[in-house]
Amino acid sequence: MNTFHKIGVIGGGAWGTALAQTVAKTGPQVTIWARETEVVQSINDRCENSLFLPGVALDPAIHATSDLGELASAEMVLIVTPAQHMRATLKDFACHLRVGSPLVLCSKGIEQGSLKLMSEVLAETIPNARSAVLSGPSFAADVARGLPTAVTLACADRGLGEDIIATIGSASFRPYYAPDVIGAEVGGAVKNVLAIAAGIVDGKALGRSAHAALISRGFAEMTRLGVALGGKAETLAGLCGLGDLILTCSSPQSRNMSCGLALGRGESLETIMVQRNSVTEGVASAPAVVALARRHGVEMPICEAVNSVVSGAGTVDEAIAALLSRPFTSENA
Ligand SMILES: NC(=O)C1=CN([C@@H]2O[C@H](COP(=O)(O)OP(=O)(O)OC[C@H]3O[C@@H](n4cnc5c(N)ncnc54)[C@H](O)[C@@H]3O)[C@@H](O)[C@H]2O)C=CC1
Ligand SMILES: O=C(CO)COP(=O)(O)O
Repeated sequence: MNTFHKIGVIGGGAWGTALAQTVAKTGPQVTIWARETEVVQSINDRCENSLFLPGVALDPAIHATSDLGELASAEMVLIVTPAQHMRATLKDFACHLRVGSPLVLCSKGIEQGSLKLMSEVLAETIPNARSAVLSGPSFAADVARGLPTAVTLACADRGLGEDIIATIGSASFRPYYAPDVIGAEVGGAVKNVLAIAAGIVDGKALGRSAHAALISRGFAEMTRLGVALGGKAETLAGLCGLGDLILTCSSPQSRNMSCGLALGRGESLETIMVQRNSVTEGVASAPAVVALARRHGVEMPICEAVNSVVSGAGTVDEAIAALLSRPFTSENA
């Protein structure tokens, strides 16, 4: 049963479009705001997002707009803008938010400079907004095609979390409730950085054993940071942490992993970025993850290695050598 009947989606990239598609299927009226007029036209005229999600036939009932004011009557709004643009987008939308309508943060990243999680950015830009975080292993193309997917819906208010799940959940798109917003956000942000490392492992042909070690030690890093920030280890062991880490580190369909693959094969970051029109959140979040870890005295050597590569401070080979020369230590340290 749908609790919310008019849904707004802010962000016409692949993920915003896939979420609009899966929500529209369950019944509510969906309006998607996109920054690019060509995306608005493509969705309204041809039922396709030819720029960010080509080849997927969208529900004709989905309406796209360039005007945030058209979301003023939305009973719930999904925020699906890249993390580094979250603050500006929320500021633009604040005056249009219907009183009491919850916001569901669907982006995965940490803001550079401020080192804030998306929920903290929201608290600063729209104080006292009702909110939740949606995160977990879910490629936009899979969700848009209706393939089975399970994700975490994290919300401090269980009743609100259940209402959101009742609205967006379906047989194929299955949100699991969790109370731990911080854990969900840290999982989504850190897995993107680690997926770049996993791609480098494959690009350098370091083997499946190294790949498994990377996921396992990366998960330890993610959990340490999540717990230091007030999240729960059990959340990180779920869909939004380990689940998404496994997905993103295992498929070149991931923009983060494919970026790492290309880095491992010797391409420069500049060349990789010029070739894509999609977001690679791990590149943007790596400096923030590392700075947060240092602030909290948390050891994150794999994330440090990725940051050294994407910031240009060191080469891929230097980063690998640094990791392999670390002193032996206890597995649970
Ligand atoms: N694509 C996927 O499979 C999934 C993506 N996400 C997350 O969703 C968020 C959005 O990613 P995608 O939809 O994949 O993006 P995308 O890579 O498909 O599209 C790029 C998006 O960035 C926006 N953009 C570019 N410059 C901007 C600016 N200056 N201000 C505001 N927006 C700007 C574009 O309008 C477009 O919506 C990211 O945080 C990503 O981690 C989460 C789960 C799955
Ligand atoms: O978050 C995602 C899958 O859960 C998408 O990953 P990429 O951004 O690396 O493509």
